[in-house]
Amino acid sequence: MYIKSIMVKNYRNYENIKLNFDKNLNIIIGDNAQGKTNLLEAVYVSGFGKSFRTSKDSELVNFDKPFANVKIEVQRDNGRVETIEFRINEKSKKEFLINGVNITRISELLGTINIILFYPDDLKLIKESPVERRKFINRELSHISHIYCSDIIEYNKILMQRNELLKRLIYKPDLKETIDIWNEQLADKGAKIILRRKKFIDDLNVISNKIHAGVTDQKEQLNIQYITAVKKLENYDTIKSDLILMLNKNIEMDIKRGFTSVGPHRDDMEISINGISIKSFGSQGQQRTAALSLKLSEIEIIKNDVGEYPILLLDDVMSELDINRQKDLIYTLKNVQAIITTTDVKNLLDDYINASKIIKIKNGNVLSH
Ligand SMILES: Nc1ncnc2c1ncn2[C@@H]1O[C@H](COP(=O)(O)OP(=O)(O)OP(=O)(O)O)[C@@H](O)[C@H]1O
Repeated sequence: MYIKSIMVKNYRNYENIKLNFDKNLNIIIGDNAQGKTNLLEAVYVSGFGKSFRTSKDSELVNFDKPFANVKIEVQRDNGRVETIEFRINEKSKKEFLINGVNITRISELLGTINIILFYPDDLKLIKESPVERRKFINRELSHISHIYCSDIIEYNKILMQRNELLKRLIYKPDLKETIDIWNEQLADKGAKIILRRKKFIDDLNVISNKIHAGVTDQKEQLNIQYITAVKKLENYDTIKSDLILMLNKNIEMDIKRGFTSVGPHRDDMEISINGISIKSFGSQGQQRTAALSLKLSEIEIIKNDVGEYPILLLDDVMSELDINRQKDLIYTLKNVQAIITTTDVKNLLDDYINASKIIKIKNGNVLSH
């Protein structure tokens, strides 16, 4: 699958442009603040229904215009061409059309095109707290599994209700009997989530290890391990009973603290290179490459899951990789459409430039492509 073309009207700093993409490499060049990320964002919104930079749709409409409109044409592997279009009207209401037909729910849009974005913020995945890594796991798994997505929503609801009850138990100890109901429900959803995460992280480990070795010329061994308090990870039943056991064991402490101290909402991922934790000891370049390897692994995971390669959006990351890492990356990208932004091609390998469609952007206008 690849994006053939995009039409952008009154979106961010664009007034009216239409451009065609190459089915493989596309490089968007422009100085700072010219609209490179805005263009990637327009593609992203077409796939996910929302921006990765803001939750306010009104910000996506050009300051001087009443509405915005973006339309992309997608070429499928089976030869069919499909269109995805969104409009944001005067009241900041957003609507989506697939092949010209209005959809009523964003969930109908998800999966129409699969996109992987690599954005400078993704370094958080390596550097920051477990929350970022859980967000990554949840986001990736939600893209490939609707069931996982609804299990997470349900789990969080039950967790909130259990936490409410824990807070009330201080004043109303007789309510303690009711906690078993919440433990049972939490452990049921929790076990499903943990089981799915375990498989995802095992797959991610194998694939990202291979990709990372490739991108680092076999010098670095990337390893990803699932960190969870559950010890018996064999199957749904073992995980569920382990969770119930721990929930019961920690009950007094949980009542004192007013929250649930065990479950998938506390899980993490340990990322190491050559056996050393990259969060604490990795160089900036190693952290960046590791984050990129994780993202690139999704290419294979999505391909295995949905049968088509996703589209890769790389925002401002190439120039920060040394020439050897860039060289290895180009081979990893051979099967996918990549749209890459950069301020300058002089840091880019000639192989990239020669194999790419170059799109020059200035002040929301396409100078040449
Ligand atoms: N709603 C909007 N209407 C008009 N202009 C906007 C709107 N939102 C953002 N902009 C403008 O878009 C520009 C930023 O574009 P973008 O983030 O795509 O830059 P970029 O080319 O990726 O730059 P960098 O290389 O610095 O990341 C800014 O000048 C900003 O003022």
